[in-house]
Amino acid sequence: MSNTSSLQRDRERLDKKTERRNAARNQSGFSWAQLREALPDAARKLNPTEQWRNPVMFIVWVGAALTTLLAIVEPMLGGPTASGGAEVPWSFTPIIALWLWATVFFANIAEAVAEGRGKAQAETLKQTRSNTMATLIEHYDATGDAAAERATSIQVSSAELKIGDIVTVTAGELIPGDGDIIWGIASVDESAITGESAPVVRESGGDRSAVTGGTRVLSDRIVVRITSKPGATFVDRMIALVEGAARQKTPNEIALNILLASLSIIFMVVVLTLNPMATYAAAPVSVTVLVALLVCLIPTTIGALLSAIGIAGMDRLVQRNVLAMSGRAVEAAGDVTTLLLDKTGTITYGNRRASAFLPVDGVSEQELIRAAALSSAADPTPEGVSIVELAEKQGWTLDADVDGEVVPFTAETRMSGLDLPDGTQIRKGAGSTVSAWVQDAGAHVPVSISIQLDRLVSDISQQGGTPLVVAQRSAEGETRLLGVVHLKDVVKEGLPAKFKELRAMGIRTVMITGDNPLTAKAIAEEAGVDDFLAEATPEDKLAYIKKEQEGGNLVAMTGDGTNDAPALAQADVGVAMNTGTSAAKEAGNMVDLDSDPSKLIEIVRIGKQLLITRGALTTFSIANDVAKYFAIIPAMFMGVFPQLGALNIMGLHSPASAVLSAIIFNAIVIIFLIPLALRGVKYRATAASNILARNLTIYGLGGIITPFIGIGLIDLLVRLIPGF
Ligand SMILES: Nc1ncnc2c1ncn2[C@@H]1O[C@H](COP(=O)(O)OP(=O)(O)OP(=O)(O)O)[C@@H](O)[C@H]1O
Ligand SMILES: [K+]
Ligand SMILES: [Mg+2]
Repeated sequence: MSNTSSLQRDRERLDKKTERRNAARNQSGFSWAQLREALPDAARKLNPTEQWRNPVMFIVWVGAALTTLLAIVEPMLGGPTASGGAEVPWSFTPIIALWLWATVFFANIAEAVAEGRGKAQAETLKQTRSNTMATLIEHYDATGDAAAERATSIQVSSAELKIGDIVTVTAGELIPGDGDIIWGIASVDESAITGESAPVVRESGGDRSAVTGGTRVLSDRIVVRITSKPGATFVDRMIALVEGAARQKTPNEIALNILLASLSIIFMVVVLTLNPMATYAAAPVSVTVLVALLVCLIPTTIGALLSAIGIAGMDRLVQRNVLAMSGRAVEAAGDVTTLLLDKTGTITYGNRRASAFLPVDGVSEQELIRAAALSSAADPTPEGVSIVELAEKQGWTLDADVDGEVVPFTAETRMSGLDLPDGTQIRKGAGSTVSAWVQDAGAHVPVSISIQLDRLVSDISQQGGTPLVVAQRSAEGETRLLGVVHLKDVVKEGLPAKFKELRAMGIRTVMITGDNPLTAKAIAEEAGVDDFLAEATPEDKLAYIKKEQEGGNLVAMTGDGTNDAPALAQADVGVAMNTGTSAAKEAGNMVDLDSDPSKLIEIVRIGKQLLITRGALTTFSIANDVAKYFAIIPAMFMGVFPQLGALNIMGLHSPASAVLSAIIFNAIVIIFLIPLALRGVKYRATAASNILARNLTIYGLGGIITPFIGIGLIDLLVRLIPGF
C-alpha cells in the first residue's frame, strides 16, 4: 500500500517536473528585454583587453579604431581620398567607422545576452549561500544518541566547517555544508537549488546520502559528514557556472577559433594585395575601403556568435536543471554513441523493497525471517532496512541483547551479514556469492535443496525482482541454505519510448547492473534497452567503458552510487544524480538536479544542437563572406573597369554605397542571428548525414543568397544619404 502511494508521489513529481521543464523551454527563447539588459555589459566589452581573445572581432575592433582616427584627420588633410578612381562623400569614413563599432558592439551584445540569462539564477543561488550556524559534534560515536551528541557539540559558523567535520541537523534547520548523511533519514527541501517544491528523502547508507549546503531539513534529524570546504561547495560551483565565470574555451572552440583566425589572415593578405594589383589602372583604394573590404571578408558572423553559442548551450542545460561542469562535456554529449545506465534507481524507481520470505524445504518461515532480519539489523542500505521492516510486520522483534560483528554490504562482495558472539554466521546476498560462501565451507547441500533454491531464484529474477539468498553457519561449522528474500523494484514508466528515440539518434543503450543475469534480462526487456551487462562490479563498469572508448565510441553514463564513481569519471559524459552520493557527484562532469536519468536524452539533444548550431552558423558565415565579396566588387570598380558594371546584378548605386551597404549588412546579420545562436538550430532525431546535408543546403545556400538581397535592399536606403 505504501508502495503505491510512493509511486503515485513519484509520478506526480515527474508531472510537475515536465511542467517546469516546459516553462523553462519557453523561457529559454529570446526577448528584446534581455537585449536591453545586456547593453551596459556589451559597452563594457568594447575594452580591447576583452576583445583580443577573439581574433576575428579584434581585427574589426582595430579597423574601427583606425577608421575613427582617419575620420578625425581626413578633414585636416583636405577631405577623403577618392577610392579606386571613384569619388566618395566626406561622410564616408565617419559612417564606416560608426558601423564598424556597431559590428563589435553587436558581437558584444550576443555574448552579454547569453551571459545575462545566468545572472538572475546566480542571484537566487547566492541567497542560499548565506552564513548559517552549524551544530558541530566534536566526538562522534555513531550511536545516533541525540542527547549524547548534544553534550559534545558546539555551535560554529558554517564558514568555519572543514572537510571531515561531523554536524547534526534537525528539522527546520539549514544544512550548513555539502556532505554525506552518516546517520539518520530526513525529508529535505531542496527547492533552493532545484526549484522543485516537493521534498526529497535523504538517508544514510544507500545511494541517496548526499545533501547540499543551503537546503533545509523538514523532518527528523540527520548526522552529516562534511565533504567540501566553504567557498568550494556545490552551490559555489553552481554560481560560478551559471555566471559563466568558470567558462573556458573548449578544444573544439579553440580549434574553430584558430581556423577563423587563419582565414582572417589569408583575407588580410588578399586585401593588402588589392592595391599593388589595381594601381596601374587607377588611383589606389583608400584605407577606409580596404578596412571595410577586410571586415566583409573575414568570418565576423561566426566570430561574433561563437561564444554566445557555447554559453547558450550550457544555459540550456541549466534551464533543464542539469549542471555541466565543463563545456567539453556538453560537446561530447553531442557525439555520444553509447549510453550506459545503471539499473537500480535509474531504470527502476530504486526503492528496492523486500516483499516476501521464501524458505526452502525443511526450514521454517520463522527461521528464515529471523536470519534475514538479524543479518539486516545493522545493514543501513534501503534493501537491508526494508528486510527488517517486512520481518517486523510479520511479527519478528529484535532481542535487545543481540550483538555481533557486522559484515557490511559492498558492491564487490554482493553480500552482507552478521557474525554473532556465539559463533553463528549469517549471510545474505546475490545467489552466486552466497552459494560460493556455502561451498567454501565444504558444506554438503542436498541436491533437492539446491534445485529448489535455483528455482526460487530464477522465478524471482524472471519477474525482474532481485533475489537475496540467506544462509547460516552454526557455531559447530554446519552451513545451511535457508531460503530467499524477494526484493521488488518497479521499472519507470515511458522508458521504452525514450530508448527508441535514442536509437533514432544513433545511440546504443546499455543497462549495467550488479544484479544477476536473469533479473537483468527481465528488466532490460521491460525497459527496452539494447543490451545489458549483469553481475557487474565497479571494475567491470570501468572496463566496459574503456573498451567502448577504445572502439572509438564516446560514452555517456548516468549513475548515483559510490560504486559508480570510477565509471562516471572515465565516461566522456558522466551524469551524476543529485540524489546520489557526493563521490558520484564529484566524479561526474554533469549533475542532474532532478535525478532523472532519462534526462540524458535531453542532454544529448542539447549537445547535438550545440554542435549543429555552431556548424550551421560557421557555414552561413563563410558562405556569406564570399558572396558579399562578389556582390560588391563589381560595383566598387565599375568606375575603373566599366565591363564590371554588367556583373553588378543588384544595380548597386555607387562604389561608396556598395561598400557601406555591405558593412551595414555585415553588422546587422549578427543581430538577426542572435536569437538563433541562443535558441539553437532545431534538432530532429535522424542520421547525422541527413542533418549535415540539410544544413549545408539551408545555411550554405542561404549564406550565399542573403547578401545579394540584403545588400541590395540596404543600398536602396544608403543611396538616399547625400553624396553616396
Ligand atoms: N544490502 C544488501 N545486502 C546483501 N546483498 C545485497 C544488498 N544490496 C544488494 N545486494 C546484492 O548485491 C547485488 C549488487 O548490488 P549493487 O547495488 O552493486 O548493484 P545493483 O543495485 O543491483 O545494480 P545497479 O545499482 O548498478 O543497477 C544486488 O543485485 C543484490 O543481489
Ligand atoms: K564578415
Ligand atoms: Mg546500486
